[in-house]
Amino acid sequence: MEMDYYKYQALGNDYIVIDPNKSNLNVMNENVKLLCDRNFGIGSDGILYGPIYENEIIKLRILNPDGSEAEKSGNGIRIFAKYLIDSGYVKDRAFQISTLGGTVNIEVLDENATLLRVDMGVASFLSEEIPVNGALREVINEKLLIGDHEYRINCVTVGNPHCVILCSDISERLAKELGPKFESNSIFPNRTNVQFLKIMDKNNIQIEIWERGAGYTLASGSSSCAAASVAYKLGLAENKMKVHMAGGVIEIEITSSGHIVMTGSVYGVSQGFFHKDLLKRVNGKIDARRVIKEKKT
Ligand SMILES: N[C@@H](CCC[C@H](N)C(=O)O)C(=O)O
Repeated sequence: MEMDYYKYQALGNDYIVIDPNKSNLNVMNENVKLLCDRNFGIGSDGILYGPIYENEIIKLRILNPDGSEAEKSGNGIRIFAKYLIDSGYVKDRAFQISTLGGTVNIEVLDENATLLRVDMGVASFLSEEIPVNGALREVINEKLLIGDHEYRINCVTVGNPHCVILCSDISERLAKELGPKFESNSIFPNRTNVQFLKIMDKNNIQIEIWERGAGYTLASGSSSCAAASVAYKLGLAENKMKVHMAGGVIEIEITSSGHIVMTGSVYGVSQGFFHKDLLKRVNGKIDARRVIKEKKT
């Protein structure tokens, strides 16, 4: 039976999948905010909108809970890949998904598609590409003043923007206190995702995450790729490492050609229909099929 929505989580980073082939909900700003709200809506760290087919390419749109659109999401891509398999759109064990931040290659590693490997592409530290304001440069170990405290930032894009700060101690509190100040700093014209990074050893790093447009999250795939790329670039880690987060562990390998390969789990949570009261509250187009059903009863 076709549902209005599907919910999945990857290491506690949870997403609602809205399939435009099954629901004609308009994923406009206010609707996204309401659906992602943990008290007034379903609750999630974002919405995955797709599949959208263009010339047989499977496209995915990624919406943050504040209604903004993200170029890429590592956990979002693994979740959406599992949705494509669960729903019968994809039968192959290897396929591609296209996002605003580039096309990625996915490999399914187990029978139930709960373990997936994704080639997330190549990282860039170039200010123009991330983007970071100012002269063209690699933004590595650069000073940034926040309040009266000077921090050292390392910025990178893996399709979406990230700012990594090396710390000797990290905590949820630190991420919640400082994250928003980095996210919206005027040097980031598109805002940024923020990772507080602690090096455990050459093959293990730990991060606390503040996501652009989402806030504190238990895990993030693109943040894992960004933090691993910075740790590797600074010579603080080898090319294979585990990224430890509050919600669990993602494995990252940086290949000899610079590709970041991410391996991590993903699980289904629920699927269902929007209550008629929620449907009344979402602005814009709603699912005509549902309204007709409701009128009959
Ligand atoms: N949770 C995601 C990242 C989602 C997008 C991010 N908030 C942004 O705005 O770039 C991940 O797993 O990568």
